[in-house]
Amino acid sequence: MIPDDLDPADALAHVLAACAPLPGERRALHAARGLVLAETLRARWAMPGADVSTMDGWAVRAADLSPGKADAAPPVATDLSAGTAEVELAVIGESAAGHPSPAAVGPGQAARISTGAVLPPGADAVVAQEDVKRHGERLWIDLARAGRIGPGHFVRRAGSDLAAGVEILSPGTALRAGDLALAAGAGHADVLVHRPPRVAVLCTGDELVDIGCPPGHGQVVSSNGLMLACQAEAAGAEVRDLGRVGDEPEALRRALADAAASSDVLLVSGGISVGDHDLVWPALLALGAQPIFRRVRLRPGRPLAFARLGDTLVFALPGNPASTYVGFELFTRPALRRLGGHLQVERPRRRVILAGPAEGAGKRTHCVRARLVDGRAEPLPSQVSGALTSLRACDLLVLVPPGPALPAGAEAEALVLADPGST
Ligand SMILES: Nc1nc2c(c(=O)[nH]1)N[C@H]1C(S)=C(S)[C@@H](COP(=O)(O)OP(=O)(O)OC[C@H]3O[C@@H](n4cnc5c(N)ncnc54)[C@H](O)[C@@H]3O)O[C@H]1N2
Ligand code: MOO
Repeated sequence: MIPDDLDPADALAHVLAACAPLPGERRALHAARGLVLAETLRARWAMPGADVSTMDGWAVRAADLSPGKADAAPPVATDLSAGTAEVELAVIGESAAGHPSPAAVGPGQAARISTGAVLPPGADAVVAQEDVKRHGERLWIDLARAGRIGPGHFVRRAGSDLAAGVEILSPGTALRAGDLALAAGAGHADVLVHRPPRVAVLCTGDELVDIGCPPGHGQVVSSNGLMLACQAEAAGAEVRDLGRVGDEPEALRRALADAAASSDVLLVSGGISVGDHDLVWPALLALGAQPIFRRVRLRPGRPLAFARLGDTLVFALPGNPASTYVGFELFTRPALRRLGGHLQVERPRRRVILAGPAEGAGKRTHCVRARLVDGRAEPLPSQVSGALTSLRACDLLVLVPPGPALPAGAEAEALVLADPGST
């Protein structure tokens, strides 16, 4: 017996049981954003590699700035007119970023230094240039200010960010811009990541016309392929949109077999209900597919089937646009995320307060499309599964449990659709 009419949670359990992370492959850092690390990365060297300045200014010996405390302190000049005392230092050279100075800073001396430049030997602190008066090769630093400058002032110590050999990124990390920069800085040019799933998308139905073609009587624009491709790409897959095939058994079988041959996951839209022209399920069975489940107690998206054809996982999604969309979000997206090696495979869930009533769907969970307005879930005006407008500006899928409608003000669980910043 093929499992049929499953509770959505049971259907998801079947889906996830059929998916394991795809094997690792090496990718250049530039081609790894959004992919999931399949190895532990360690720093190949310390960062920073030397003591460096955090300001443009002067590399000094901190002891020179506390004349009362150090024997070798330089002279203190007193500006009687201004009533201030100042430390006087001699300029001896420069350390610029990328051009470390080999010359040591001795007692009573200072070297020009730029942000990110290595401290010259002998120097252990930096004075910002705004805090210094300079005339030719002499510098003066206000004594009260100088006294507050100790060793390490405006210095990033060698290894203070990372010591050589420490773990910087662990397996399962979905690589974002900052992670990739860290890997690069710590000595890596490529990384072992889980191969992203290859997804093929195929739409079925004699009534379909291509995007950009005005539909004739009884025809509709095939918008599901585009939608599924966008959803699959957002889930991290590499997608091929194979366009559409008509309701003719032989052509459909050939298209399904070809699509499955070179993909990890095949998404089929339409033709999965029980009408005389709903040919997808018989075609899959004729090709030798192993059924995993046939339908889900969900609205929209009930006649959703899941099977294995050779090594390819097949989601036969109902053709109504909202059914396709919801079926993908609830079942296909977690599958693609699991295959891609993500640890977090489901959309985040949150409790929401309804800004308007949300219909129930009898024995089925009703997946109500809603916008987030002032922190509340406002169900979109149309909840018809054939209505594309029910997907316009959709932020949340509110899960209304089987049973009666929920009134405005009621609390419900929702899947949050907005992608958290993915860079
Ligand atoms: N006797 C029954 N009839 C139906 C049942 C049922 O249980 N018993 N279930 C209904 C439910 S629920 C759904 S959902 C639909 C699913 O039908 P199919 O998957 O067979 O989808 P189609 O009939 O091919 O198309 C439905 C609808 O969607 C439009 N469509 C199809 N493909 C696309 C596309 N690529 N882009 C945009 N729109 C598309 C199509 O024109 C139809 O209007 O079955 C019910 N029937
Ligand atoms: O499941 Mo269908 O998607 O209710 O219209």
